[in-house]
Amino acid sequence: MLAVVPPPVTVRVPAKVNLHLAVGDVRPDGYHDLVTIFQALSLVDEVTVAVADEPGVEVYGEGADQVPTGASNLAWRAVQLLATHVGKDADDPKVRVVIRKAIPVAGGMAGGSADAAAALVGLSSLWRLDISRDELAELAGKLGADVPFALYGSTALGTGRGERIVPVLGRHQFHWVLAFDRRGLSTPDVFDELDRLRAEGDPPRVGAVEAVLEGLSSGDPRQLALLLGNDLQAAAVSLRPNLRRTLRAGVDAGALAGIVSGSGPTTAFLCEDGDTAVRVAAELAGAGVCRTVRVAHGPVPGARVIATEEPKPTPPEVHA
Ligand SMILES: C[C@@](CO)(OP(=O)(O)O)[C@H](O)COP(=O)(O)OP(=O)(O)OC[C@H]1O[C@@H](n2ccc(N)nc2=O)[C@H](O)[C@@H]1O
Ligand SMILES: Nc1ncnc2c1ncn2[C@@H]1O[C@H](COP(=O)(O)OP(=O)(O)O)[C@@H](O)[C@H]1O
Repeated sequence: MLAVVPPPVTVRVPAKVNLHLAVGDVRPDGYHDLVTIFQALSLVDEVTVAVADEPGVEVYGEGADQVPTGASNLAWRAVQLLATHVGKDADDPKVRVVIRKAIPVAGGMAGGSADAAAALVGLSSLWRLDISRDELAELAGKLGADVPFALYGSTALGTGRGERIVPVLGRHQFHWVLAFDRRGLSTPDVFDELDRLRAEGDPPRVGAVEAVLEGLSSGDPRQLALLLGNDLQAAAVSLRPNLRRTLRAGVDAGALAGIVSGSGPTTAFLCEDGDTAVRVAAELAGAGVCRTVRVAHGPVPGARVIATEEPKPTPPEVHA
């Protein structure tokens, strides 16, 4: 009999931007209650999972040298969590994970969370698990507040720590320019800085989420641009004052509005249409206010399998 090794599975998974991010008070568990609107963008990582005798993680691409390849890699933590959930040996799951990154590391675009979500989806296919996306989302929430959204993608309202997801319907595409900063920012540091700013004064707070939902359903980027907001922006700018210049440069280059993405330091600029986004990106790249510029659109779907090679039969084991 032929022993069939299941073919590797590759999953594509999007970055996110928060169109609206309202941060409540710090909770006893150290998290903050959030009301946020996530949008998944066409800036994607690709994660391949394969059966392997030598388990581990390899990382290539954008910021790969800043990503741990050991037990703290979020995709590896996802492998171990799912293995435990389905009764496999979490210490020896016989899986290799290859991550090809395009999402900036520690950029406020949930790249690590995306890789974790991709690993969950990839393994469900590799191990032929009968597991619903909602069950995966339960597990995802244990890995990080942003992980469930990366499973669903599109546009969604997030509450709780950000892990409770409700889809926001809408068929309009929006065009973005993303400016990557020279170094990443730690998410806990940015939340701590917001707590500090709030203890000292009254940093700006975003308005009601309902208006943003209306802006989204109008499909009019001009209307949506007026409503974008992020409570973490003041904290990110306080830790990285150069972001003020970047935000100004994007709008000067012709974007409708610019915001810090999540905890930053990536800045995201909403543009009138795709052609404008390309022009804004070129001008921003020339302004010397950031490391790299990307054009993206959203919403796009969440983590999904893009390639499964044909099974490769391995030679049969011969028993004497
Ligand atoms: C800020 C946001 C906005 O979407 O995104 P990023 O900027 O990181 O991409 C998220 O809330 C980040 O989610 P995620 O990166 O998954 O956070 P986690 O790993 O769960 O938490 C990291 C740390 O951030 C802080 N944290 C996170 C989420 C939350 N609702 N309140 C918090 O205070 C806590 O200090 C926590 O220990
Ligand atoms: N697969 C991964 N990709 C990126 N970062 C990872 C990954 N696994 C663990 N990390 C760690 O998580 C931290 C936050 O990364 P990331 O999710 O990219 O940023 P953010 O939380 O700002 O969206 C990084 O500093 C990195 O050390």
